[in-house]
Parts: sequence; C-alpha cells; structure tokens
Amino acid sequence: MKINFEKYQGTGNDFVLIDDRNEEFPENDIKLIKHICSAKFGVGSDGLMLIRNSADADFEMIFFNPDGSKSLCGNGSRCAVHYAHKSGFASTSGTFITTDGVHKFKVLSHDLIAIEMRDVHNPEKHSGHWFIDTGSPHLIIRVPNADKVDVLNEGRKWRNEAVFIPIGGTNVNFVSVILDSGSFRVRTYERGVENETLSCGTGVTAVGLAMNLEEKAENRAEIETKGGNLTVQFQRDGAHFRNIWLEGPAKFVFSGQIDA
Ligand SMILES: N[C@@H](CCC[C@H](N)C(=O)O)C(=O)O
Repeated sequence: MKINFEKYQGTGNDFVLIDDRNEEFPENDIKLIKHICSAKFGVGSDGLMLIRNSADADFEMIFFNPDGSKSLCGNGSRCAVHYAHKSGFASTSGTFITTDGVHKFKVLSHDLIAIEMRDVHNPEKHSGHWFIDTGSPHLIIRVPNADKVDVLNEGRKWRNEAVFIPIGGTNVNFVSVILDSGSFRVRTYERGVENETLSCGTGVTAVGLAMNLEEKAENRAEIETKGGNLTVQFQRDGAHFRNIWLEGPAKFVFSGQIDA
C-alpha cells in the first residue's frame, strides 16, 4: 500500500500528515500507524494526523500518538490548519473538529497559526502539582531549572502514577520561571511517545494556566521549549479559564510516499 504524506513540525513536535478526505486510510490499523511513526521502519514522528472533510467545520483532524492512542494535539492541530489553508480548503480563520470537539483557528501569517483551546474549569492539584486537562491531561511540575531535569526518567515515573492509570496516564511538564518576566522554560514528557518531545502545545497551554494560578503570569505567557517559542493567552474568571489561545509556528517540511 502506497501512502502519500506531508511531514510537518510545530516548534519541533513533528508529525506525519495524511490527507484522507477520501477516507481510504484504515484508521483502526494500529500496527500501520506505529509503523509509519517509527523512525527505523517508517517515516518517524511524534504522531500521525488524518485530515478529513467535516459537515460541522472546515475540516476534521484525527490525531494518533506513535503508539496508536488518540488524544488532542495542540501543535499538530496548528500544523493541520497550516495544511488546510495551504491546500485551499480553509480560509485565514474558521473552525476544525478534532478529539475534544470544535476549535476556532486563525492563520496570522504564512507560518504562524493560533488555535483556540477548550475552556478549563476548576483545575486540580495532584501531590502538590497542578494537573490540568487542556484536551490532553498534563501534570505541571515547577523546578529551579528545567534544563537540568532528567525528563525521561522523572517524566516516566509521574506518567505511570497509579492515580493516572484510569485515564491512560498523563503527560508531564517541567517548568522553570525565567526572571519573573511572564516567560517560562518548559520540557515535556509525552505519553504515547513515551519520551521527551521538543515541544507540546497542550502542555504549554496547561503551563500558562498553571503559572497564572501561581501568580507568575498574567493573562499571557511566553513559553520557551527546546523546539521554539509559543504564546498562550486567556481570560480568567475565578477558577474558570476561557478564550484560551495557543499561538506559534507551524512548518511544512517535505512531502513523500511510504510503501507500508
Ligand atoms: N504533542 C501534543 C500532545 C499529543 C497528545 C499527548 N501525547 C497525549 O497522549 O495526551 C501537543 O502538542 O499537544
């Protein structure tokens, strides 16, 4: 089976994007999804996205982690918007539908895409750390210097905590404050990848909200990741966050065909 794809990256979170508007891709074939995402046997990526037509939005995006599990992907969603706009079936603003429902988007310039995230209500703490679901679940751990954390081993330990097993584990973000300036350094262990990625959009969003709860950020946070910078903006009313937007670069890398 030959499958055409485009490779995308959003702040170094990299994806295989397949235009499946004719609905030919066997989406229940987890072995195939794992194979395509494998760097040794396939293309290699932090996830696979299927783009489909939608009756309720400009398009639908279905996201798979490299282990075949599904969740919301913030960086992947921004890349999907870039593809839809480039391909002419989405304008400079509109909506798309994905795992957790309908999202608004804005194409701010050629490679700069913003998406609206779902509202967050009543964030909780786990073992003294904020635990926030921004479409994917995220634990946020404050550290003095994120660059010095053993993200693989520390992240894996928290990801497998018994309390998170019923929801399939959690993603884990390590964050340090940069000179109390509303800027933060973040490194993320992603479930489904089972490793550190260079950036995670839903994670960065959760960090922005957590830093506001910690009184380290107002209604905007600038986040540095290993793969580049992202901005999170929102409105807060007590324990309710609304109008949450994630903004940053989304880049087409190359196109190809895989014999899978
Ligand atoms: N990299 C993504 C998050 C992808 C989903 C995550 N691994 C999960 O399973 O919860 C992002 O940019 O948000």
